[in-house]
Amino acid sequence: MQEINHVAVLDFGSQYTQLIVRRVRELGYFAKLYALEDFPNIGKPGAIILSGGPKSTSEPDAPDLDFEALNGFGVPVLGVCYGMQLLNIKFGGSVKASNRREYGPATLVPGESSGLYEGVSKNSQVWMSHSDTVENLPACAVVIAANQHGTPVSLKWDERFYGIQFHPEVTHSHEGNRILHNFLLTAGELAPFHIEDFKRELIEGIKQTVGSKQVVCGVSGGVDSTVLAVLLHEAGVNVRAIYVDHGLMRKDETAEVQNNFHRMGVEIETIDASERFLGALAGVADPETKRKIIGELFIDTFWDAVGDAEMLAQGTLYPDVIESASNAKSKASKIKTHHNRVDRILELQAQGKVLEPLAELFKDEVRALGASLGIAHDILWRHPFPGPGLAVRCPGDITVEKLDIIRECDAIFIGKLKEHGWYEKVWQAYAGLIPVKTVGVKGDERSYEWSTNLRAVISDDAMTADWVELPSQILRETSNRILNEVKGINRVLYDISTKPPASIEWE
Ligand SMILES: Nc1ncnc2c1ncn2[C@@H]1O[C@H](COP(=O)(O)OP(=O)(O)OP(=O)(O)O)[C@@H](O)[C@H]1O
Repeated sequence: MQEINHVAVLDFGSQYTQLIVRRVRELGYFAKLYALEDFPNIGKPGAIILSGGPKSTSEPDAPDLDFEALNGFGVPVLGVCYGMQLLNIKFGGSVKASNRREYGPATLVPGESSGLYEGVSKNSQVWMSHSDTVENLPACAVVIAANQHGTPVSLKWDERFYGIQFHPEVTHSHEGNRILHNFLLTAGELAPFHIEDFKRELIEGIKQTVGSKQVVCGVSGGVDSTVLAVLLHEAGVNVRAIYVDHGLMRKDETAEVQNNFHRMGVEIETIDASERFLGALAGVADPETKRKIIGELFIDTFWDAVGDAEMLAQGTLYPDVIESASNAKSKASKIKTHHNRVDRILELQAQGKVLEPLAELFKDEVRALGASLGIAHDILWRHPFPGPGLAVRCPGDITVEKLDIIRECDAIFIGKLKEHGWYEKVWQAYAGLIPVKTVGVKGDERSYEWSTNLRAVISDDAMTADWVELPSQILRETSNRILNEVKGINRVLYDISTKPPASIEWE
C-alpha cells in the first residue's frame, strides 16, 4: 500500500528500528520497514532511512547494502548509528571499532542551525547506544553536529546523504522528532499517512480480495479483533464473528461483548464452552498444564465452529509481523499467537485465504482506525486481557467459587480505578486470588478465608513493567468494599513487584 514516495526504513537490526517507522508516521508520513534482504525492492521511496544495528561494521558478516542501488534512488538518505558508520565507509572514510559501548545521554551541539538542525536548541539531550565511531572522514564530509566533547555525532556527505550517531527515534533524544522532521523536509513530496485515507484504502482492498466470500474471524472483545470485525463489517463483507466463552471471562464480560458488537451493528456468534473448559481444568493445578489445556481446547472449539472456512481474518499487527519476520523470514512465522499456530491456518495461508488487514498498523494506529470506525472509546482503551482469562489469576486448581470471587474483587477494583480517573493511566490492572487461608475477624466471628491481590502496572510493551503508586484513597476504598462485600475474602494485598523478576499475571 502506498509504496510510492513513502519513507523506506532499512532494518540493520537495531532494537529501535520499529520506533523510527512510528515516529515518521506520527509526523504524518507513510513509512514502511524493509528487511535488508529485500533491498533494493523497496518500491519508489521518497526518502530512505538506514537504521542502527547491533553489529560492528568491521565484523566479517557485518550487514552491507548495494550503495550504487541506494544512490540510484536519487532521494535523501539518513543513516542512523550503524547506518551513519556504513555511509561514512561508503563515502571513503573509516570507522573505529571499540569494545566499549557508549550508552546513555549526551549533549548535542549543532554546528549549523539550518538543514537537519533547523530550530533545534543548542544543548539538547540525545541518546547514544553504540560502540563503533566514525574515525577518518572523507574529504566531502561536513561535521554538522558534535557532542559536548567536540566529537562529531552528525555528518553530511553531500546534499542528499546525512548521518547521525545518536538515536532520534527514542524519547530520550529530546528533539529527535524535530531532527527527523527536518530530514524529511529535505525530500520532495512524501506520501502522507492519514488514518482516514488508510481506512478507505483498507476497505477498498478488503472488498477486492474478499468479493462475495464468507470471512470468519475470532473476536475476544479486545481491541485488535474488535477493530478487525468492525472493519470487515464496514467493508460490507459477509463476516462470521465467533466469540468463545471459555468460562474464564470477567464479571458480565460476555454480555458486555455481545452488547458492544450489537450496538455497532455486528452480530457475533457466542459459543458457550464454559462447561467443557471448566470440566477439563477441574483439579489441575500446574500452570503450564492449565495453559496447555486451555490453548488446545480453544483451538478445537474455535475450529469446530468455523467448519469449512472460505477465508479467515486475523488481527495481526505490524509489530507481530516485524517480530516474526526478523526471527525467521517465513510467511508461517507471521502468525500471531500460540492458539493460532495451527496447521489449519498454515494451509489456509498457503492458499491465500488468510486476511490480515491490520498488518501494517501499530497499536495506537489501530485505536485511531477504530475511532474512525465509530468504536467506543472504552473498548479501544480496554486493558489487555490474557487469552487464558482468569485462569492465570487463579493459582492452583480452578473452581467456579474461586472464579466468582475473582470476578467480584476485580469488578470492584476496576470500578474504583475508573471512578477516580486512574483506569487509563495504568497499562493493566486486575484483582486475582491468593488461595491461602488466613485468620481474621468478620463481625463478631473468627474468619478463615482467602486473600485477593490487587495488581496495577505500567508498561510500554509488556516485556517489562513497573507497579503503579496508586493513591492510597483508591486502595482504601477498594479494600473496604471487597472486605465488606466479597464472601470468602478477609485480606486485600497490593502487589508491588516489578517485571522482571515477577510477571504481570501470576501464572
Ligand atoms: N475468547 C475468544 N473467542 C474468540 N476468539 C478469540 C478469543 N480469544 C482470542 N481470540 C482470537 O485470538 C486472537 C489473539 O488473541 P490474544 O489473546 O493474543 O489477543 P490480542 O492479540 O490482544 O487481540 P485482541 O485485542 O483482539 O484480544 C484474537 O485477536 C482473536 O481473534
